[in-house]
Amino acid sequence: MVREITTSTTLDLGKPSYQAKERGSLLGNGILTSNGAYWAHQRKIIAPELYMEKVKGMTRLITDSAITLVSSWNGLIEAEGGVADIKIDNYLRSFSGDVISRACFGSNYSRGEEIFLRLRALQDIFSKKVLTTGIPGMRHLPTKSNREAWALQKEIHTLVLKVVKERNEAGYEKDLLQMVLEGARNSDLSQDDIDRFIVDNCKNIYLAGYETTAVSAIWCLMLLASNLEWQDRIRAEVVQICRGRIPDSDMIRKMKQLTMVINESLRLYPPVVVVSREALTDMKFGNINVPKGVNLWTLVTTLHTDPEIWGPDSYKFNPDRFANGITGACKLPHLYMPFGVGPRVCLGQNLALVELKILISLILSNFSFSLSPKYVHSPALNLVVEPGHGANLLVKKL
Ligand code: HEM
Repeated sequence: MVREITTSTTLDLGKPSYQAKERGSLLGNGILTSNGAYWAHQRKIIAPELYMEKVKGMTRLITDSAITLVSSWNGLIEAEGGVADIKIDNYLRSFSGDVISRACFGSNYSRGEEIFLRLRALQDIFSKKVLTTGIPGMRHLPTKSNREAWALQKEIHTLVLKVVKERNEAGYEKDLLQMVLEGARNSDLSQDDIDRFIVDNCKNIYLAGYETTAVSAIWCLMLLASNLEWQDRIRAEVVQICRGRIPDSDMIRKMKQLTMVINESLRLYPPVVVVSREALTDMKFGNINVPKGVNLWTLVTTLHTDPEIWGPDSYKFNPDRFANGITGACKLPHLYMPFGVGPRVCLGQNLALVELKILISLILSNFSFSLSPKYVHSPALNLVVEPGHGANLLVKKL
């Protein structure tokens, strides 16, 4: 998720420059793309809802979504007579989409899924365009894909506002949507801008948290499928901690080796490969003069695999390097940045890590798995880095 280049640097609250936004934009003016006071306002509203204490309260909804995935894999294995060759990608996307729908929309989550289905279609259109179209003004032309994108944008806008209306009639609920609603009402925006604020932030939270978490889980399972010794090690840890129970937040806190594997997987395959910053004024960066408006890109994969930082085995899967945490793993810990860095660091990292731990521990306590002969290793950069041909695993019930 490369932050879009924005022109809005010093927005006053109450006067967001929506008119400056182009109608083809995927993200609108939500937290991912805004700057200045307007961004700070959004971050203040959304951040507390994703603190660890709040995420602990989501454990149940995460386990419910993970159990749905485990049940569907059980069904496939039964139908295949003991071992199933499963293309895992869509199952993990459904899992992460389900979690984020429930976290955002509470009891309206099935309506959330309708919205997210359209967002996914919109994201597909944009991922095909994002690194290929550099022709100025192209996004304003009524091409087939632009027209599809505009229609989807309109449907998403209408559907989100429908949920908001239902919510207003049904009463209070404590979920992310509610916080965004209250945040919008507590500012002095016009009704139109309130609507845009709500729609844009629902879109942003979903787009920030859906694909990233699903792809992290896919890479992690792929690495465990090709490193069976580690798969056995973590399964032993999970079995010993859970003792047949569904994992809860206390249990996952104790899963040290699973944390090491997730850290290592996010090091080798960070879904977001570029962390970008726009210079808001003319500035000097080392010896380089950076004019206002220029975007600086940090290449995360390059930092994560530099032998100078990680040692000579920097390209190898070696979770033991994280045995003493991130500071023990590399010379310059601030250069490990799967969730970005500084004041704009990912707000959803607690949620993402809890999701990954619950899902992977449930998969490990139900199945053993190895790479399928169908798997072709081909990381591809779309909006995030994902397996270019999907990930097939041979999965067996334990
Ligand atoms: C493993 C999964 C995830 C990864 C790898 C990831 C990675 C990132 C990265 C690299 C950034 C940019 C940070 C920067 O520029 O310094 C970011 C921003 C953000 N992420 Fe995540 N993310 C993940 C999951 C989530 C989830 C589950 C949510 C929410 C439900 C979320 C919400 C956000 C938000 C709101 C921002 C924008 C923060 C701001 O600009 O103030 N992320 N994420």
